[in-house]
Amino acid sequence: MQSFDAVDPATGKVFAQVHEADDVLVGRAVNAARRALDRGWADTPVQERVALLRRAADGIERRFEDFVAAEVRDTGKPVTQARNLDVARAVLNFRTFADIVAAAGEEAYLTDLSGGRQALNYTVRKPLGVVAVIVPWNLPLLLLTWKIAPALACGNAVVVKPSEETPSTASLLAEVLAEAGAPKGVYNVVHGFGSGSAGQYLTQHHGIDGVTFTGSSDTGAHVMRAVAPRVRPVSFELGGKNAAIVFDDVDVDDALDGLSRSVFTNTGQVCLCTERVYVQRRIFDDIADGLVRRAQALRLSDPWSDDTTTGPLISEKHRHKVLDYLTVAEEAGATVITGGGVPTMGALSGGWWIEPTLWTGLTNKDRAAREEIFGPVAALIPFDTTEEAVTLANDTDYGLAASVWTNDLRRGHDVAQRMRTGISWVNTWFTRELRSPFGGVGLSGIGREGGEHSLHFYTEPTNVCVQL
Ligand SMILES: NC(=O)C1=CN([C@@H]2O[C@H](COP(=O)(O)OP(=O)(O)OC[C@H]3O[C@@H](n4cnc5c(N)ncnc54)[C@H](O)[C@@H]3O)[C@@H](O)[C@H]2O)C=CC1
Ligand SMILES: O=C(O)/C=C/C=C(\O)C(=O)O
Repeated sequence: MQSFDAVDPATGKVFAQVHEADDVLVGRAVNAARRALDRGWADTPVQERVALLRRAADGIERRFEDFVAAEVRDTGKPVTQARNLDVARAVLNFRTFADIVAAAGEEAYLTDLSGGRQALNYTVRKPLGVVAVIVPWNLPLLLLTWKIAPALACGNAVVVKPSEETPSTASLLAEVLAEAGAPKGVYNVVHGFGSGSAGQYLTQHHGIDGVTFTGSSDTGAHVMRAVAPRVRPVSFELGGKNAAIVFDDVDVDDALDGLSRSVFTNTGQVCLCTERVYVQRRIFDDIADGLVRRAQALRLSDPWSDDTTTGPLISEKHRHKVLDYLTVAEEAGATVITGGGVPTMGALSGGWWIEPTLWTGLTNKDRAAREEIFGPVAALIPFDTTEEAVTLANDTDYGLAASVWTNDLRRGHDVAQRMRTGISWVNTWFTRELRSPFGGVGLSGIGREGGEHSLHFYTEPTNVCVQL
Protein backbone atom coordinates (compact mmCIF):
# COMPACT_ATOMS: atom_id res chain seq x y z
CA MET A 1 0.00 0.00 0.00
CA GLN A 2 1.23 3.51 -0.79
CA SER A 3 1.61 6.17 1.83
CA PHE A 4 2.10 9.92 1.91
CA ASP A 5 3.51 12.45 4.37
CA ALA A 6 1.46 14.28 6.96
CA VAL A 7 3.15 17.67 7.35
CA ASP A 8 2.86 20.18 10.18
CA PRO A 9 2.13 23.49 8.38
CA ALA A 10 3.63 25.51 11.24
CA THR A 11 7.09 23.95 10.82
CA GLY A 12 6.99 22.22 7.44
CA LYS A 13 8.11 19.02 9.19
CA VAL A 14 6.72 15.57 8.42
CA PHE A 15 5.13 14.03 11.52
CA ALA A 16 3.42 10.89 10.18
CA GLN A 17 2.83 8.64 7.21
CA VAL A 18 -0.72 8.16 5.96
CA HIS A 19 -1.90 5.11 4.02
CA GLU A 20 -3.35 6.09 0.65
CA ALA A 21 -6.41 4.07 -0.30
CA ASP A 22 -6.31 2.53 -3.76
CA ASP A 23 -9.40 1.67 -5.79
CA VAL A 24 -9.62 -1.77 -4.17
CA LEU A 25 -9.66 -0.35 -0.66
CA VAL A 26 -12.19 2.32 -1.63
CA GLY A 27 -14.37 -0.45 -3.09
CA ARG A 28 -14.09 -2.40 0.17
CA ALA A 29 -15.17 0.68 2.12
CA VAL A 30 -18.20 1.22 -0.13
CA ASN A 31 -19.14 -2.46 0.15
CA ALA A 32 -18.76 -2.34 3.94
CA ALA A 33 -21.13 0.63 4.01
CA ARG A 34 -23.65 -1.21 1.83
CA ARG A 35 -23.52 -4.28 4.06
CA ALA A 36 -24.12 -2.12 7.15
CA LEU A 37 -27.28 -0.80 5.51
CA ASP A 38 -28.40 -4.28 4.51
CA ARG A 39 -27.75 -5.61 8.01
CA GLY A 40 -30.36 -3.19 9.29
CA TRP A 41 -28.77 0.20 9.99
CA ALA A 42 -31.14 1.89 7.53
CA ASP A 43 -34.14 0.51 9.45
CA THR A 44 -32.83 1.14 12.96
CA PRO A 45 -35.39 3.11 14.99
CA VAL A 46 -34.73 6.83 14.88
CA GLN A 47 -34.29 7.00 18.66
CA GLU A 48 -31.41 4.52 18.47
CA ARG A 49 -29.65 6.49 15.77
CA VAL A 50 -30.16 9.69 17.70
CA ALA A 51 -28.79 8.05 20.84
CA LEU A 52 -25.67 7.11 18.88
CA LEU A 53 -25.17 10.76 17.92
CA ARG A 54 -25.46 11.82 21.56
CA ARG A 55 -22.92 9.20 22.64
CA ALA A 56 -20.61 10.37 19.83
CA ALA A 57 -20.84 13.94 21.17
CA ASP A 58 -20.02 12.68 24.67
CA GLY A 59 -17.15 10.66 23.24
CA ILE A 60 -15.62 13.68 21.53
CA GLU A 61 -15.91 15.62 24.78
CA ARG A 62 -14.14 12.84 26.66
CA ARG A 63 -11.26 12.99 24.17
CA PHE A 64 -11.55 16.73 23.57
CA GLU A 65 -7.84 17.47 23.93
CA ASP A 66 -6.89 14.58 21.61
CA PHE A 67 -9.06 16.13 18.91
CA VAL A 68 -7.63 19.59 19.61
CA ALA A 69 -4.08 18.26 19.36
CA ALA A 70 -4.80 16.40 16.11
CA GLU A 71 -6.45 19.43 14.55
CA VAL A 72 -3.62 21.79 15.57
CA ARG A 73 -0.96 19.43 14.24
CA ASP A 74 -2.73 18.88 10.94
CA THR A 75 -3.61 22.53 10.26
CA GLY A 76 -1.26 24.70 12.34
CA LYS A 77 -4.30 26.63 13.57
CA PRO A 78 -4.12 28.30 17.00
CA VAL A 79 -4.99 25.94 19.84
CA THR A 80 -7.58 28.39 21.20
CA GLN A 81 -9.42 28.31 17.88
CA ALA A 82 -9.29 24.52 17.69
CA ARG A 83 -10.84 24.36 21.17
CA ASN A 84 -13.41 27.14 20.84
CA LEU A 85 -14.48 26.70 17.25
CA ASP A 86 -13.50 23.43 15.59
CA VAL A 87 -13.87 20.79 18.28
CA ALA A 88 -16.63 22.61 20.17
CA ARG A 89 -18.66 22.79 16.92
CA ALA A 90 -18.11 19.07 16.29
CA VAL A 91 -19.82 18.30 19.61
CA LEU A 92 -22.57 20.79 18.81
CA ASN A 93 -23.09 19.32 15.33
CA PHE A 94 -23.84 15.89 16.81
CA ARG A 95 -26.13 17.23 19.55
CA THR A 96 -27.99 19.62 17.25
CA PHE A 97 -28.73 17.02 14.60
CA ALA A 98 -29.76 14.53 17.28
CA ASP A 99 -32.37 17.07 18.44
CA ILE A 100 -33.46 17.94 14.91
CA VAL A 101 -33.91 14.35 13.77
CA ALA A 102 -35.62 13.33 17.02
CA ALA A 103 -38.19 16.11 16.52
CA ALA A 104 -38.64 15.80 12.74
CA GLY A 105 -42.12 15.16 11.39
CA GLU A 106 -43.49 14.63 7.92
CA GLU A 107 -46.00 16.38 5.71
CA ALA A 108 -49.50 14.96 5.12
CA TYR A 109 -52.44 16.22 3.06
CA LEU A 110 -56.07 15.27 2.73
CA THR A 111 -56.93 15.57 -0.95
CA ASP A 112 -60.55 16.06 -2.06
CA LEU A 113 -61.60 13.67 -4.83
CA SER A 114 -64.69 13.65 -7.03
CA GLY A 115 -67.74 12.01 -5.55
CA GLY A 116 -67.03 13.29 -2.05
CA ARG A 117 -64.19 10.89 -1.39
CA GLN A 118 -60.76 11.80 -0.11
CA ALA A 119 -57.22 10.56 -0.35
CA LEU A 120 -54.62 10.72 2.38
CA ASN A 121 -51.19 11.69 1.09
CA TYR A 122 -48.27 11.32 3.43
CA THR A 123 -44.54 11.19 3.01
CA VAL A 124 -42.07 8.67 4.32
CA ARG A 125 -38.40 9.45 4.19
CA LYS A 126 -35.82 6.77 3.54
CA PRO A 127 -32.07 7.08 3.80
CA LEU A 128 -30.23 7.96 0.60
CA GLY A 129 -28.00 4.91 1.15
CA VAL A 130 -24.20 5.00 0.91
CA VAL A 131 -23.10 8.62 1.03
CA ALA A 132 -19.64 9.78 -0.04
CA VAL A 133 -18.47 12.62 2.20
CA ILE A 134 -15.55 14.64 0.83
CA VAL A 135 -14.25 17.44 3.00
CA PRO A 136 -11.42 19.98 2.86
CA TRP A 137 -8.59 20.95 5.18
CA ASN A 138 -9.63 24.33 6.54
CA LEU A 139 -12.14 23.23 9.22
CA PRO A 140 -11.67 19.46 8.94
CA LEU A 141 -13.57 18.14 11.94
CA LEU A 142 -16.22 20.86 11.93
CA LEU A 143 -17.13 20.24 8.30
CA LEU A 144 -16.92 16.45 8.58
CA THR A 145 -19.29 16.28 11.55
CA TRP A 146 -21.61 18.86 9.97
CA LYS A 147 -22.23 16.27 7.27
CA ILE A 148 -21.99 12.91 8.97
CA ALA A 149 -24.18 13.80 11.98
CA PRO A 150 -27.33 14.29 9.86
CA ALA A 151 -26.28 11.57 7.40
CA LEU A 152 -26.03 8.93 10.14
CA ALA A 153 -29.10 10.20 11.99
CA CYS A 154 -31.09 9.72 8.79
CA GLY A 155 -29.94 6.09 8.53
CA ASN A 156 -27.22 6.38 5.90
CA ALA A 157 -23.81 4.74 5.94
CA VAL A 158 -20.91 6.98 4.97
CA VAL A 159 -17.56 6.69 3.28
CA VAL A 160 -15.51 9.70 4.27
CA LYS A 161 -12.52 11.07 2.36
CA PRO A 162 -10.85 13.77 4.45
CA SER A 163 -8.37 16.09 2.81
CA GLU A 164 -4.91 14.66 2.27
CA GLU A 165 -3.66 17.69 4.24
CA THR A 166 -5.67 16.90 7.37
CA PRO A 167 -6.16 13.16 7.85
CA SER A 168 -6.10 12.86 11.64
CA THR A 169 -9.46 13.83 13.07
CA ALA A 170 -11.51 11.68 10.67
CA SER A 171 -9.60 8.62 11.90
CA LEU A 172 -9.90 9.68 15.53
CA LEU A 173 -13.62 10.04 15.03
CA ALA A 174 -13.75 6.43 13.82
CA GLU A 175 -12.49 5.37 17.24
CA VAL A 176 -15.06 7.52 19.01
CA LEU A 177 -17.92 6.25 16.87
CA ALA A 178 -16.87 2.63 17.41
CA GLU A 179 -16.75 3.22 21.18
CA ALA A 180 -20.17 4.90 20.93
CA GLY A 181 -21.57 1.71 19.41
CA ALA A 182 -21.79 2.56 15.69
CA PRO A 183 -22.38 -0.74 13.88
CA LYS A 184 -19.51 -1.98 11.73
CA GLY A 185 -19.45 -0.37 8.29
CA VAL A 186 -21.64 2.61 9.15
CA TYR A 187 -18.68 5.01 9.22
CA ASN A 188 -15.73 4.33 6.90
CA VAL A 189 -12.67 6.46 6.22
CA VAL A 190 -10.44 6.33 3.16
CA HIS A 191 -7.38 8.55 2.96
CA GLY A 192 -5.79 9.96 -0.14
CA PHE A 193 -5.86 12.65 -2.77
CA GLY A 194 -8.40 13.68 -5.41
CA SER A 195 -7.73 12.88 -9.08
CA GLY A 196 -6.18 9.45 -9.60
CA SER A 197 -6.61 8.65 -5.95
CA ALA A 198 -9.20 7.95 -3.26
CA GLY A 199 -11.37 11.00 -4.06
CA GLN A 200 -11.83 10.03 -7.68
CA TYR A 201 -12.26 6.31 -6.94
CA LEU A 202 -14.96 7.16 -4.41
CA THR A 203 -16.99 9.56 -6.53
CA GLN A 204 -16.82 7.23 -9.55
CA HIS A 205 -17.82 4.15 -7.57
CA HIS A 206 -21.11 2.61 -8.76
CA GLY A 207 -22.08 1.83 -5.15
CA ILE A 208 -22.36 5.48 -4.07
CA ASP A 209 -25.89 6.85 -3.74
CA GLY A 210 -24.99 10.52 -3.25
CA VAL A 211 -22.08 12.86 -2.64
CA THR A 212 -21.76 15.71 -0.19
CA PHE A 213 -18.72 17.85 -0.86
CA THR A 214 -17.13 20.97 0.57
CA GLY A 215 -14.15 22.46 -1.23
CA SER A 216 -13.18 24.47 -4.27
CA SER A 217 -15.58 25.20 -7.12
CA ASP A 218 -13.25 23.54 -9.66
CA THR A 219 -13.17 20.31 -7.70
CA GLY A 220 -16.95 20.52 -7.23
CA ALA A 221 -17.29 20.57 -11.02
CA HIS A 222 -15.01 17.49 -11.26
CA VAL A 223 -17.10 15.64 -8.72
CA MET A 224 -20.26 16.57 -10.59
CA ARG A 225 -18.85 15.12 -13.81
CA ALA A 226 -17.79 11.96 -11.95
CA VAL A 227 -21.29 11.24 -10.63
CA ALA A 228 -23.16 12.45 -13.72
CA PRO A 229 -23.21 9.10 -15.58
CA ARG A 230 -25.05 7.51 -12.65
CA VAL A 231 -27.22 10.61 -11.95
CA ARG A 232 -26.59 10.78 -8.20
CA PRO A 233 -27.65 13.69 -5.98
CA VAL A 234 -24.94 16.10 -4.90
CA SER A 235 -24.74 18.71 -2.18
CA PHE A 236 -21.97 21.21 -2.81
CA GLU A 237 -20.65 23.91 -0.54
CA LEU A 238 -17.94 25.57 -2.60
CA GLY A 239 -15.81 28.67 -2.58
CA GLY A 240 -16.62 32.32 -2.02
CA LYS A 241 -15.40 35.80 -2.77
CA ASN A 242 -17.38 37.35 0.00
CA ALA A 243 -18.12 41.05 0.34
CA ALA A 244 -18.53 43.26 3.38
CA ILE A 245 -20.40 46.55 2.94
CA VAL A 246 -19.57 49.18 5.54
CA PHE A 247 -21.88 52.21 5.73
CA ASP A 248 -20.68 55.51 7.16
CA ASP A 249 -23.29 55.54 9.96
CA VAL A 250 -21.67 52.51 11.59
CA ASP A 251 -20.00 52.37 14.97
CA VAL A 252 -16.49 52.15 13.52
CA ASP A 253 -14.80 50.28 16.38
CA ASP A 254 -17.51 47.60 16.58
CA ALA A 255 -17.45 47.17 12.82
CA LEU A 256 -13.67 46.92 12.81
CA ASP A 257 -13.70 44.06 15.30
CA GLY A 258 -16.15 42.09 13.19
CA LEU A 259 -14.51 42.98 9.88
CA SER A 260 -11.10 42.01 11.13
CA ARG A 261 -12.41 38.61 12.29
CA SER A 262 -14.09 38.14 8.94
CA VAL A 263 -10.89 38.72 6.98
CA PHE A 264 -8.31 37.03 9.20
CA THR A 265 -10.00 34.11 11.03
CA ASN A 266 -8.22 30.82 10.34
CA THR A 267 -5.67 32.80 8.30
CA GLY A 268 -8.44 33.67 5.86
CA GLN A 269 -9.06 30.00 5.13
CA VAL A 270 -12.80 29.85 5.72
CA CYS A 271 -15.12 29.82 2.74
CA LEU A 272 -17.08 32.59 4.52
CA CYS A 273 -14.12 34.95 4.96
CA THR A 274 -14.36 38.45 3.55
CA GLU A 275 -11.97 39.24 0.69
CA ARG A 276 -13.74 42.40 -0.57
CA VAL A 277 -14.48 45.27 1.81
CA TYR A 278 -16.62 48.05 0.31
CA VAL A 279 -16.47 51.14 2.52
CA GLN A 280 -18.57 54.30 2.21
CA ARG A 281 -16.16 57.03 1.20
CA ARG A 282 -16.52 59.31 4.26
CA ILE A 283 -15.13 56.65 6.61
CA PHE A 284 -12.83 54.87 4.15
CA ASP A 285 -9.61 56.07 5.79
CA ASP A 286 -10.87 55.30 9.31
CA ILE A 287 -11.76 51.74 8.33
CA ALA A 288 -8.53 51.26 6.39
CA ASP A 289 -6.39 52.57 9.27
CA GLY A 290 -8.33 50.54 11.83
CA LEU A 291 -8.04 47.33 9.84
CA VAL A 292 -4.31 47.89 9.38
CA ARG A 293 -3.89 48.34 13.15
CA ARG A 294 -5.83 45.14 13.78
CA ALA A 295 -3.87 43.20 11.15
CA GLN A 296 -0.62 44.35 12.72
CA ALA A 297 -1.84 43.34 16.18
CA LEU A 298 -2.40 39.73 15.13
CA ARG A 299 0.06 37.37 16.78
CA LEU A 300 1.55 34.91 14.29
CA SER A 301 3.35 32.41 16.47
CA ASP A 302 3.49 28.89 17.87
CA PRO A 303 -0.01 27.41 17.36
CA TRP A 304 0.25 25.69 20.76
CA SER A 305 0.54 29.01 22.59
CA ASP A 306 -2.68 30.44 24.03
CA ASP A 307 -1.62 33.93 22.87
CA THR A 308 -1.37 33.02 19.19
CA THR A 309 -4.17 34.42 17.05
CA THR A 310 -3.04 33.38 13.59
CA GLY A 311 -1.48 30.25 12.18
CA PRO A 312 0.21 29.50 8.86
CA LEU A 313 -1.44 28.61 5.57
CA ILE A 314 -2.16 24.92 5.10
CA SER A 315 0.60 23.97 2.66
CA GLU A 316 3.50 25.11 0.55
CA LYS A 317 1.30 24.76 -2.54
CA HIS A 318 -1.40 26.93 -1.04
CA ARG A 319 1.14 29.56 0.03
CA HIS A 320 2.43 29.67 -3.55
CA LYS A 321 -1.10 30.36 -4.70
CA VAL A 322 -1.64 33.16 -2.18
CA LEU A 323 1.79 34.68 -2.88
CA ASP A 324 1.00 34.64 -6.60
CA TYR A 325 -2.10 36.70 -5.86
CA LEU A 326 0.03 39.21 -3.95
CA THR A 327 1.99 39.68 -7.16
CA VAL A 328 -1.17 39.78 -9.28
CA ALA A 329 -2.60 42.52 -7.03
CA GLU A 330 0.56 44.61 -7.11
CA GLU A 331 0.80 44.27 -10.89
CA ALA A 332 -2.78 45.56 -11.11
CA GLY A 333 -1.69 48.68 -9.24
CA ALA A 334 -2.75 47.80 -5.70
CA THR A 335 -1.27 49.70 -2.79
CA VAL A 336 -0.27 47.31 -0.02
CA ILE A 337 -1.32 49.09 3.17
CA THR A 338 -0.10 46.29 5.40
CA GLY A 339 1.63 42.94 4.96
CA GLY A 340 2.45 41.81 1.46
CA GLY A 341 4.97 39.06 2.07
CA VAL A 342 6.35 36.27 4.20
CA PRO A 343 7.03 37.12 7.86
CA THR A 344 10.22 36.30 9.72
CA MET A 345 9.28 33.38 11.94
CA GLY A 346 12.56 32.25 13.56
CA ALA A 347 12.26 28.61 14.66
CA LEU A 348 9.03 28.30 12.66
CA SER A 349 10.48 29.59 9.40
CA GLY A 350 10.04 26.16 7.76
CA GLY A 351 6.26 26.61 7.97
CA TRP A 352 3.85 28.16 5.48
CA TRP A 353 3.49 31.56 7.12
CA ILE A 354 2.21 34.66 5.37
CA GLU A 355 1.60 38.23 6.45
CA PRO A 356 -2.00 39.41 6.82
CA THR A 357 -2.34 41.72 3.84
CA LEU A 358 -4.67 44.57 2.88
CA TRP A 359 -4.87 46.39 -0.41
CA THR A 360 -6.36 49.64 -1.61
CA GLY A 361 -6.45 50.79 -5.23
CA LEU A 362 -8.07 47.67 -6.71
CA THR A 363 -11.40 47.61 -8.54
CA ASN A 364 -13.89 44.84 -9.21
CA LYS A 365 -12.21 44.32 -12.59
CA ASP A 366 -8.98 43.08 -11.04
CA ARG A 367 -8.37 39.35 -10.60
CA ALA A 368 -7.37 39.76 -6.95
CA ALA A 369 -10.83 41.22 -6.32
CA ARG A 370 -12.65 38.56 -8.36
CA GLU A 371 -11.01 35.20 -7.67
CA GLU A 372 -11.06 33.26 -4.41
CA ILE A 373 -7.64 33.57 -2.78
CA PHE A 374 -8.36 31.82 0.53
CA GLY A 375 -5.77 33.64 2.58
CA PRO A 376 -5.61 36.51 5.12
CA VAL A 377 -6.07 39.16 2.45
CA ALA A 378 -8.69 41.70 1.43
CA ALA A 379 -9.17 44.53 -1.03
CA LEU A 380 -10.66 47.76 0.38
CA ILE A 381 -12.77 49.60 -2.19
CA PRO A 382 -14.70 52.87 -1.64
CA PHE A 383 -18.34 53.48 -2.62
CA ASP A 384 -20.72 56.43 -2.44
CA THR A 385 -24.32 55.19 -2.60
CA THR A 386 -26.26 52.16 -1.39
CA GLU A 387 -27.09 51.19 -4.97
CA GLU A 388 -23.44 51.27 -5.92
CA ALA A 389 -22.50 49.11 -2.91
CA VAL A 390 -25.15 46.50 -3.75
CA THR A 391 -24.03 46.38 -7.39
CA LEU A 392 -20.37 46.03 -6.46
CA ALA A 393 -20.99 43.33 -3.85
CA ASN A 394 -23.17 41.29 -6.23
CA ASP A 395 -20.69 41.66 -9.09
CA THR A 396 -19.16 38.20 -8.61
CA ASP A 397 -19.52 34.67 -9.97
CA TYR A 398 -19.65 33.41 -6.38
CA GLY A 399 -22.50 33.83 -3.92
CA LEU A 400 -21.79 32.35 -0.53
CA ALA A 401 -21.81 35.04 2.16
CA ALA A 402 -21.97 38.80 2.67
CA SER A 403 -21.92 41.08 5.68
CA VAL A 404 -23.47 44.51 6.04
CA TRP A 405 -22.27 46.94 8.69
CA THR A 406 -24.63 49.80 9.59
CA ASN A 407 -26.45 51.37 12.53
CA ASP A 408 -29.55 51.83 10.34
CA LEU A 409 -31.27 48.47 10.71
CA ARG A 410 -33.85 49.22 8.03
CA ARG A 411 -31.00 49.66 5.58
CA GLY A 412 -29.30 46.58 7.03
CA HIS A 413 -32.34 44.38 6.32
CA ASP A 414 -32.81 45.87 2.86
CA VAL A 415 -29.21 45.44 1.72
CA ALA A 416 -28.82 41.99 3.33
CA GLN A 417 -31.88 40.76 1.43
CA ARG A 418 -30.54 42.14 -1.84
CA MET A 419 -27.28 40.20 -1.58
CA ARG A 420 -27.13 37.34 -4.09
CA THR A 421 -25.73 34.99 -1.45
CA GLY A 422 -26.75 31.99 0.62
CA ILE A 423 -26.20 33.93 3.84
CA SER A 424 -26.12 37.66 4.61
CA TRP A 425 -25.05 38.88 8.03
CA VAL A 426 -25.84 42.32 9.48
CA ASN A 427 -23.36 43.66 12.05
CA THR A 428 -21.88 40.23 12.62
CA TRP A 429 -19.98 37.50 10.82
CA PHE A 430 -19.87 33.66 11.10
CA THR A 431 -22.68 33.69 13.65
CA ARG A 432 -24.20 30.30 12.92
CA GLU A 433 -27.68 28.93 13.55
CA LEU A 434 -27.39 25.27 12.70
CA ARG A 435 -31.10 24.96 11.90
CA SER A 436 -30.86 27.59 9.13
CA PRO A 437 -30.09 26.76 5.51
CA PHE A 438 -26.39 26.92 4.70
CA GLY A 439 -24.90 26.96 1.21
CA GLY A 440 -24.38 29.25 -1.72
CA VAL A 441 -25.46 30.31 -5.18
CA GLY A 442 -23.49 30.52 -8.43
CA LEU A 443 -19.97 29.11 -8.13
CA SER A 444 -20.51 28.79 -4.38
CA GLY A 445 -22.54 25.65 -4.55
CA ILE A 446 -25.64 23.59 -5.09
CA GLY A 447 -28.25 22.92 -2.43
CA ARG A 448 -28.42 23.72 1.25
CA GLU A 449 -27.51 21.81 4.37
CA GLY A 450 -28.47 22.70 7.94
CA GLY A 451 -31.58 21.84 9.94
CA GLU A 452 -34.31 20.21 7.88
CA HIS A 453 -32.39 21.05 4.68
CA SER A 454 -29.82 18.42 5.69
CA LEU A 455 -32.60 15.93 6.32
CA HIS A 456 -33.91 16.58 2.84
CA PHE A 457 -30.55 15.92 1.23
CA TYR A 458 -29.77 12.78 3.23
CA THR A 459 -33.16 11.14 2.58
CA GLU A 460 -35.37 10.27 -0.36
CA PRO A 461 -39.08 10.96 0.15
CA THR A 462 -41.79 8.57 -0.96
CA ASN A 463 -45.30 9.97 -1.26
CA VAL A 464 -47.85 7.36 -0.18
CA CYS A 465 -51.36 8.08 -1.42
CA VAL A 466 -54.25 6.14 0.14
CA GLN A 467 -57.78 6.50 -1.19
CA LEU A 468 -60.14 6.73 1.80
N1 LIG B 1 -14.68 25.44 1.63
C1 LIG B 1 -14.02 26.07 0.70
O1 LIG B 1 -14.50 27.00 0.15
C2 LIG B 1 -12.66 25.61 0.33
C3 LIG B 1 -12.05 26.17 -0.75
N2 LIG B 1 -10.81 25.78 -1.08
C4 LIG B 1 -10.21 26.42 -2.24
O2 LIG B 1 -9.68 25.42 -3.06
C5 LIG B 1 -8.33 25.70 -3.39
C6 LIG B 1 -7.59 24.40 -3.58
O3 LIG B 1 -7.53 23.69 -2.37
P1 LIG B 1 -7.65 22.12 -2.37
O4 LIG B 1 -7.18 21.57 -1.09
O5 LIG B 1 -6.99 21.59 -3.59
O6 LIG B 1 -9.24 21.95 -2.40
P2 LIG B 1 -10.11 20.89 -3.13
O7 LIG B 1 -11.46 21.45 -3.30
O8 LIG B 1 -9.44 20.39 -4.34
O9 LIG B 1 -10.15 19.70 -2.04
C7 LIG B 1 -11.24 19.43 -1.21
C8 LIG B 1 -11.39 17.95 -1.07
O10 LIG B 1 -11.69 17.38 -2.34
C9 LIG B 1 -10.80 16.31 -2.63
N3 LIG B 1 -10.63 16.23 -4.07
C10 LIG B 1 -9.81 16.95 -4.86
N4 LIG B 1 -9.96 16.60 -6.15
C11 LIG B 1 -10.92 15.65 -6.18
C12 LIG B 1 -11.52 14.88 -7.23
N5 LIG B 1 -11.16 15.03 -8.52
N6 LIG B 1 -12.46 13.97 -6.89
C13 LIG B 1 -12.83 13.80 -5.63
N7 LIG B 1 -12.29 14.49 -4.60
C14 LIG B 1 -11.35 15.41 -4.86
C15 LIG B 1 -9.56 16.68 -1.87
O11 LIG B 1 -8.72 15.56 -1.68
C16 LIG B 1 -10.15 17.22 -0.58
O12 LIG B 1 -10.53 16.18 0.27
C17 LIG B 1 -7.86 26.55 -2.23
O13 LIG B 1 -6.80 27.35 -2.61
C18 LIG B 1 -9.07 27.33 -1.89
O14 LIG B 1 -9.15 28.47 -2.72
C19 LIG B 1 -10.15 24.82 -0.38
C20 LIG B 1 -10.72 24.25 0.71
C21 LIG B 1 -12.03 24.62 1.17
O1 LIG C 1 -20.28 26.77 9.84
C1 LIG C 1 -20.29 25.94 8.93
O2 LIG C 1 -21.10 25.03 8.90
C2 LIG C 1 -19.29 26.00 7.84
C3 LIG C 1 -18.35 26.91 7.78
C4 LIG C 1 -17.31 26.97 6.80
C5 LIG C 1 -17.19 26.32 5.64
O3 LIG C 1 -18.17 25.62 5.12
C6 LIG C 1 -15.94 26.33 4.83
O4 LIG C 1 -15.02 27.06 5.16
O5 LIG C 1 -15.87 25.57 3.87
